[in-house]
Amino acid sequence: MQQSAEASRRIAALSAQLHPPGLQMQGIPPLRLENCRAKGGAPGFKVAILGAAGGIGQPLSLLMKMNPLVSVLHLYDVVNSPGVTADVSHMDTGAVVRGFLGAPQLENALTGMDIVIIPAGVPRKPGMTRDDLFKINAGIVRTLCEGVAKCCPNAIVNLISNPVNSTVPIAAEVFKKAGTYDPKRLLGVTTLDVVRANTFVAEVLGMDPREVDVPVIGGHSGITILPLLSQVKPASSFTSEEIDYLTNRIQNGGTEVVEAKAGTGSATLSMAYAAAKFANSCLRGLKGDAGVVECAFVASQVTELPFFATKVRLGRGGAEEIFPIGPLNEYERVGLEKAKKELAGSIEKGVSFIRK
Ligand SMILES: NC(=O)C1=CN([C@@H]2O[C@H](COP(=O)(O)OP(=O)(O)OC[C@H]3O[C@@H](n4cnc5c(N)ncnc54)[C@H](O)[C@@H]3O)[C@@H](O)[C@H]2O)C=CC1
Ligand SMILES: O=C([O-])CC(=O)C(=O)O
Repeated sequence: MQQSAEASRRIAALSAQLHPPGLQMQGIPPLRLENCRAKGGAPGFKVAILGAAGGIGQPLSLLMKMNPLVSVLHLYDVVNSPGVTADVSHMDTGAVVRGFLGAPQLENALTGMDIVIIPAGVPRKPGMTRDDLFKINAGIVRTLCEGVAKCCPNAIVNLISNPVNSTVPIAAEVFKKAGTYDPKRLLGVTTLDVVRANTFVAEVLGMDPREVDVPVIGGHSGITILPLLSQVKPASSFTSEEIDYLTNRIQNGGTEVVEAKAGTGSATLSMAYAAAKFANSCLRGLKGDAGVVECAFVASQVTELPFFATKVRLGRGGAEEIFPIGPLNEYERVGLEKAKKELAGSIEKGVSFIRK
């Protein structure tokens, strides 16, 4: 039977996946596609991780491979993605894993994706601020988001690369330029701040962290990270000493890890956990689950700033509802004013990186 050029191309691509380079090097003979009984992956969503070979990317790839809502997992990096892909692909979970290496393969990595998670970029060393990463990471985020605009303009983007307060505005400008911007589908990941806040507050209250819910608003660096201890669930009261301790510990959680790692990087394992938790909520929203709520740094009208982190409701279209800040006490009102001042500069820096 005569095959169309397109069918031949697809069979060649699938055969290459069934016979990855690692096997070829060992001299293991290829499995002929027509003899393969595999029916393909489980039903679900297609997820790409950009920066999949990094400190966050590797454990995040593992966790996403374990997510039953994921049918296809694309792992992209500029180094080492074939190794990570071969490794993760041996897990006997439903998602089909494919690896992509280097800029020429970015478009294939992105085509058809429902969610794109971006932990690509350099991490901090002791003594650096997240803003010190702007020089390198701004360009990385720009390039990757240009790829998203071209190849999967309807995907939901979970942006992890720091400084989040500036990289999210950069991504928005890239999408605006490309004519694909939908503010509901661009989400800066601040889940680690909430994860830390739940942990530290639970410690002080002597509770199980899974039973504690601390809203964290503002942004993702230093004083822009604003935990709302007056809104903790279950309702709890804190001494002023506890409030100072908890606010400082949550705002400086990232620095605590950077210093403990002493030059070898920043939070990777807790971040992979937080990113997987957030992506799972995005997937549940896409699936149509009701009442899925997370904090995220998004385009917002809850303050005078164009971007701000608050609780959002995740649905089929991304952040479908943005919740207001709610009532604040005096301590939080002062914190909010300081946070907004710093955030304004970081947002402007991101916007002008693209508009310049
Ligand atoms: N939003 C948040 O809460 C958090 C954000 N981060 C940020 O996440 C980023 C990554 O951190 P780590 O994984 O620890 O760093 P890492 O250096 O271990 O990994 C980064 C990966 O990105 C890859 N990469 C670099 N340029 C790329 C490009 N153009 N395309 C695709 N991949 C590229 C590298 O090859 C590397 O594998 C950093 O910017 C860090 O500050 C870290 C922790 C928490
Ligand atoms: O502190 C850093 O550089 C990494 C980060 O964003 C965090 O751990 O919250």
